[in-house]
Amino acid sequence: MSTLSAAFKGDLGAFRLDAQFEAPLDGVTALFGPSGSGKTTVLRAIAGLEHLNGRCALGRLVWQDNIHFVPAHKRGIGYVFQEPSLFPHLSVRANLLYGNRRARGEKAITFDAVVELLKIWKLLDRAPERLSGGERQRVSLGRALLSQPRLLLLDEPMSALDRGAKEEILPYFETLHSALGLPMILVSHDISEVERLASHMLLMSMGSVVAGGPLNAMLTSDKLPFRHNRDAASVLTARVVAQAADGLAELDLEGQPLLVAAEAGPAGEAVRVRLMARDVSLAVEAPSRTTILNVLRADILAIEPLNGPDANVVLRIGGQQMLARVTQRSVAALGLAPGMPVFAQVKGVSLVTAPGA
Ligand SMILES: Nc1ncnc2c1ncn2[C@@H]1O[C@H](COP(=O)(O)OP(=O)(O)OP(=O)(O)O)[C@@H](O)[C@H]1O
Repeated sequence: MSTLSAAFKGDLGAFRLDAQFEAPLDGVTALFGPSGSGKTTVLRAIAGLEHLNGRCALGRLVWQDNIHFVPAHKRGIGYVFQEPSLFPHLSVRANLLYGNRRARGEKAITFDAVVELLKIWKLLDRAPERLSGGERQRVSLGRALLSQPRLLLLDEPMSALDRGAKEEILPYFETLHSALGLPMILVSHDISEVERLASHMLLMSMGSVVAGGPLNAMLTSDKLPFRHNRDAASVLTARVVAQAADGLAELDLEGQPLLVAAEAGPAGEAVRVRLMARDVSLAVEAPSRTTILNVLRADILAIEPLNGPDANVVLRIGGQQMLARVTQRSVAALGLAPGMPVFAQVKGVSLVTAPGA
């Protein structure tokens, strides 16, 4: 599979960056880490806006090595910043067309497709100052897309927005990858945003990439902090079976039915579902006469007591891992142990983006 492969090393004032990583080009890769860990610096280095020592290649296209350094404007990268960056004196339409005019080669992403995808028809003749923060960011995204990028870099594109505007714009980011098939790197320090949008994650700490891999493997790994979080979650891949008349989407998760309150795509389409660990409870016998719709057969892989009364139970469902957060008291009362088959009762599940490939 084609990857973005990079290694950057250098000092920025007192900050040392020494980051090596690979990101698949068939999905959304989140660059996740605490504030000041170097995420924006890595993004700028990929874009060629920061010239550090090292190398960077998109598949077989070498942007930087010991000899070459392709300047930013020749890399064919779309960049969306935290703050929307539009020309104040140009209308939305002219801002979008500016992105398109600068585009190289064949124009695979059309003006009409972008306007439709981002639902910005009504905004085309407005000036940027007459847009809300969320609308401005949608137009900035549209302009980046119309530059026909090979790679889209998103630097916390929702962090300057309030909660309402964030909820309004998130679905656009969610559909972006499946609609355009464009590889993306998303900088974020919000794990729930990563869970909703990314299929792959690189974890940064103090200037280095300390771990990387498929999203769910990272979320459920015993070597990483994610599964200890209060809001720990797993993100599994399922397939659409049908859309029921009562508004529930019927999915197939590793051969078992899973119902989600959502509008799903066509039958057979792969989707990702997010399950909060604390919304998963366990039973050793099949529960009957319960309001819980989703009961999945699973095997216990590991049990990990946490600080306080709770424990994580790591479950295997087919080839995927899922987290359940229960009390240590329940673990003891039911005699739960690795290797045991159990019934996982899922109280809440949400549909997130389509997976990468
Ligand atoms: N040009 C520069 N000169 C000096 N220091 C810099 C420069 N650019 C970045 N830094 C420092 O490098 C460190 C990493 O910054 P960076 O913006 O990459 O982190 P980040 O993980 O993106 O953080 P945030 O989530 O807060 O945006 C910070 O301590 C920052 O002050």
